[in-house]
Amino acid sequence: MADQSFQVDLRGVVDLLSRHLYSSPRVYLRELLQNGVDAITARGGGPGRVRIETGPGELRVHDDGVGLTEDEVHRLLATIGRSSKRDELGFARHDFLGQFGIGLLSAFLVADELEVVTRSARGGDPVRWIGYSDGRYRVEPAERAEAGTTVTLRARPGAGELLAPGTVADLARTYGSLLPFPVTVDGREVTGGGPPWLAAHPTPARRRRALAEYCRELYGFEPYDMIDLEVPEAGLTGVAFVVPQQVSPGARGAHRVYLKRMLLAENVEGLLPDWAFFVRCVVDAGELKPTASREALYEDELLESTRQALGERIRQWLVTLAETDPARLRGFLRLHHLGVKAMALHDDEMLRIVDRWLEFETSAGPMTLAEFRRRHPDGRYTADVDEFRRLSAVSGAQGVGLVNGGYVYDTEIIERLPRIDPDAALRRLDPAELTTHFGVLDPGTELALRPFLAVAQRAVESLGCEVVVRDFDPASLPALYLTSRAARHQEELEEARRQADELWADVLGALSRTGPADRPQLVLNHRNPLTRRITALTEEGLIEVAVQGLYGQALLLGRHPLRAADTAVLNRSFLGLLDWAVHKPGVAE
Ligand SMILES: Nc1ncnc2c1ncn2[C@@H]1O[C@H](COP(=O)(O)OP(=O)(O)OP(=O)(O)O)[C@@H](O)[C@H]1O
Repeated sequence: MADQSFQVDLRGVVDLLSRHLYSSPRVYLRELLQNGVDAITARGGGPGRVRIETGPGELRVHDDGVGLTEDEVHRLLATIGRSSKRDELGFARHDFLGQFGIGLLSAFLVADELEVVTRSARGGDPVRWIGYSDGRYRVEPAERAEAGTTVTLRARPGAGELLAPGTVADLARTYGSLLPFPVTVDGREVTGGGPPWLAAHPTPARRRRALAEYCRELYGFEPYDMIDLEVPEAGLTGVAFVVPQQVSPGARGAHRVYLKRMLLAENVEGLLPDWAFFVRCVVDAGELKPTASREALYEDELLESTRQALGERIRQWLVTLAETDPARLRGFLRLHHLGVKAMALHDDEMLRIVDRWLEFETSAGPMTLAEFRRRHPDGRYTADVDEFRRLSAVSGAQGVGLVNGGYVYDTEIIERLPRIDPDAALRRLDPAELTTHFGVLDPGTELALRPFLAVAQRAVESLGCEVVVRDFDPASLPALYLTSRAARHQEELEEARRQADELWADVLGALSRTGPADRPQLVLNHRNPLTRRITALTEEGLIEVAVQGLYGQALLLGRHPLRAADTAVLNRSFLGLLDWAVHKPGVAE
């Protein structure tokens, strides 16, 4: 039996395109415009033009391009997926916008009937082709004096709005305003002077003003700065506008991309590295490829290297700013420090900028890391905001400089510092080491406190902490709860064991027995007047509630999580102290 050919259900294909390929039926105009442009390119020579005319329920697109012979009409228009814009090997020829051979079908998104009258510039008689959305078509002789093509669409019921004069003018301007030859809609030209960033201006200042105006029109903001972009191997030119307000780093960078002067889309992703979220670009590229929907960039090696080149350009802008205009750089950093920090994780030059220009929170107030290292050669950092809050006053008062590395990227940045300066290593603070900075009491006082300490220890024994008395600044702090990292781990194990079933409790129990018991400490401050009065108490019951009160207060102050047992002790001590206060001699019953 002879081989048969596939049959295509055109309605099914159009339905597929409209639901899954194109984001909106508005693309029909882009495809028609693009075919006109390609036909003009294929003809070569003199400047061509595309004329679009609207009429009641009808749209005509005329071009004075290369046209089609009758033979080509059968071969190209009536075969889905066939295109004249590929070479013998099937590769898209790079001077054309089209490549897939499906664009014309998009006319069926808005029309049931499509008419093409064409005359080839290479000779032959003019022909008329009429295609219907159900897949039928016919070809007949036609009249046409000049080479070129006229495509006529008759609006499908309900699609009239998409073919209305205002809509068509808008669409033509959106997609085609940068095209290098005239495009008119009902006689009005929608094309202008080409890409604004390539336009000539009498002075650089005038150019800046014109581009700022362009940015306002496009994006609605006054750019903080602008960066000219150029990547020759991608045939790319354009401009990046620095956004003048904070941008969430999670926001996908969306850029306006033209390919060969036709708009690809207004929100193209993947053009820049993710870290460059603080700019909005407008670019025109001749060599980058679209996806079949022609609404996104096709991810290939060229796009990858273009992305890198554009990232390098933006990085260079920052480095130059640091060298030439520090005040402007500081202003930029106030807005976009997150982006810059993200860059610094991969880039030593950016790390240097962060080190020199970005202020961090430290125990001695806000300052740059470079300044902090100069003042505190033996400084420390914390990787946790709460830990910083808890310890900065104490460590600061003790002369141990502390940087808050608890915000996004900060710890990684601090840990990367030795890459740019081998002496720049900051050590992470282990709270346990702070106790060594606490002044030890003189032996006499120490001895006198023994009985007190024994009672105090009993009061918090069941809570798993150890009471010590030290002499430290700031004197206003009565007590401090210190957990070393090892102790914290131990606590978490204990907590897990309390909640786990028997099998796991055994496993966790075995874990927690390894290593020396490194218990959290309740450090009472002998320099604090209240604490000193408490250490002088003799009544055991009162010592217990007072120490438990200090314990609870230290937990709250340090924002430590409260366990059930802690809350119970806190309540008991509060009520005990209250009870003691109202029963004190001199208070009337
Ligand atoms: N205005 C026109 N003038 C001359 N030839 C045209 C015109 N419109 C369409 N054609 C011919 O019809 C073929 C199919 O057009 P169609 O728009 O479907 O696909 P394409 O432009 O080749 O690729 P794509 O699907 O990427 O747009 C084109 O390759 C071209 O040869």
